[in-house]
Amino acid sequence: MTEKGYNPYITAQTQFDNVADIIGLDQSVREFLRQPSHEYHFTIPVKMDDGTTKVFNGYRIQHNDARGPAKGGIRFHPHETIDTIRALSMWMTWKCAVVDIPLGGGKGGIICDPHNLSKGEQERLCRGFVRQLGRNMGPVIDIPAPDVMTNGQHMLWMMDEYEVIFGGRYPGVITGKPVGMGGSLGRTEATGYGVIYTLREALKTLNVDITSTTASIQGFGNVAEYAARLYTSMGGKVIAISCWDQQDNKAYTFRNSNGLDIEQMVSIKDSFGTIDKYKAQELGCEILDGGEWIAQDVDILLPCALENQITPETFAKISQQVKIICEGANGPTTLESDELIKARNIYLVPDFLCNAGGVTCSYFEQVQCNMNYFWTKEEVLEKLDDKMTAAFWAVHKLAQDKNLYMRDAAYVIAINRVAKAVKLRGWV
Ligand SMILES: NC(=O)C1=CN([C@@H]2O[C@H](COP(=O)(O)OP(=O)(O)OC[C@H]3O[C@@H](n4cnc5c(N)ncnc54)[C@H](O)[C@@H]3O)[C@@H](O)[C@H]2O)C=CC1
Ligand SMILES: O=C(O)CCC(=O)C(=O)O
Repeated sequence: MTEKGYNPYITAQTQFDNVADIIGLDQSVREFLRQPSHEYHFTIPVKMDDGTTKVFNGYRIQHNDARGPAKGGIRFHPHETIDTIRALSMWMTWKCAVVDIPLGGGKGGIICDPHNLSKGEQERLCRGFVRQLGRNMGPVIDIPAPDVMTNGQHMLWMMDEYEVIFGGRYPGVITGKPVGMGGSLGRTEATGYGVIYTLREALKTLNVDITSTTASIQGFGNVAEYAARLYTSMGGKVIAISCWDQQDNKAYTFRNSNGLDIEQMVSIKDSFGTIDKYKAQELGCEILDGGEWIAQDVDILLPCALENQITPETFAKISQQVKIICEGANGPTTLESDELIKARNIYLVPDFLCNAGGVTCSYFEQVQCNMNYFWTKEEVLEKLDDKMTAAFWAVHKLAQDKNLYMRDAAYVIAINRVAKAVKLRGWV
């Protein structure tokens, strides 16, 4: 999914190169870490309901597994590209490292639009993905999870296919499974809640009371929904939310300057995170162009949809009131826009720190599956908050001490940890 020529892989590599320069990373380690270690590209033939067979393209990219098995989601998206998945796999390595969990980075995708696939076709697609990748994934190799347009049901079909092929029960092969089927309580909430744990701490550093703040959000899928829920439960007010409307093939922004009722908005969205515009109108929302979410007079922007959304062009619309950007999505900011954020002195909580709650809870899911003993939701969320808060303060402190941009500070911590693992293993 590239926007107007922005290539996320070039973004990810440039971000890495800049920090490799800052920390004086060895040339060999640099060369090793600036690209994925394994890339799988395969075709998945699927019997469609109408009797025809359609062939889909699937990818799984493992960037690095020096600190533990590769870990990261699988996307279903019609415009997914191999370079986006490469970038996402790199960001997963840094994400697991910055929150200090013993996992590496990977990411996968199938080029498809699940809006146009029946349940049966989706199941056969999931099973086909595992049939192609099976020997190169697994609890000690590479563990997928849900991401854009994939969910717990998809994960369960994948786990089941893996278990059929390898003959046994392997709940650690995949995370984000439904609760009761090896899933962890709190995984659904984890990414969005993690975003707000880091926002809560960022507001502390600025001495701003969350109850006095307003926010605008891009996206209303898994990440955005739970971010909005926790933020409003802490007293913040969400003024605007934007989402993609598949029928109209465009995005809309839904605004209520007095604050949107998040539970009501959740009740009128579908499983893909699309808000019903007719019902939203009945609820008194103004309906604006999709790009308007970024132009609102709010204190906080929460990009929680896709990459490449904060470009120099859209940055120009950001209100002077904005104090914080928390990147719920992966890679929402282009390289040029990072310079603009720095110049405007907006506090940035960078993606691979901000949205690390999901993978952290996935790690907890694996730990619970290994024990075959499952924690209460309170226990999971408490551990999640501890991990996210500790990671946030480590990055914030380094940024302060070394006068670094928050994204660079997060990279310094993550790259140093991964480089150490690579060297200790004697790989480079
Ligand atoms: N689900 C997870 O646990 C994690 C997800 N992420 C990242 O967070 C982002 C969102 O992921 P999910 O919430 O899981 O996906 P999702 O598929 O549940 O929701 C995506 C949302 O983005 C909206 N959207 C798509 N294109 C848009 C556009 N042009 N303008 C406005 N809205 C648009 C969709 O309508 C939907 O509401 C992605 O970048 C993903 O990689 C990061 C960490 C973990
Ligand atoms: O839960 C996971 O393993 C991965 C989540 C993910 O894909 C991400 O953080 O971008």
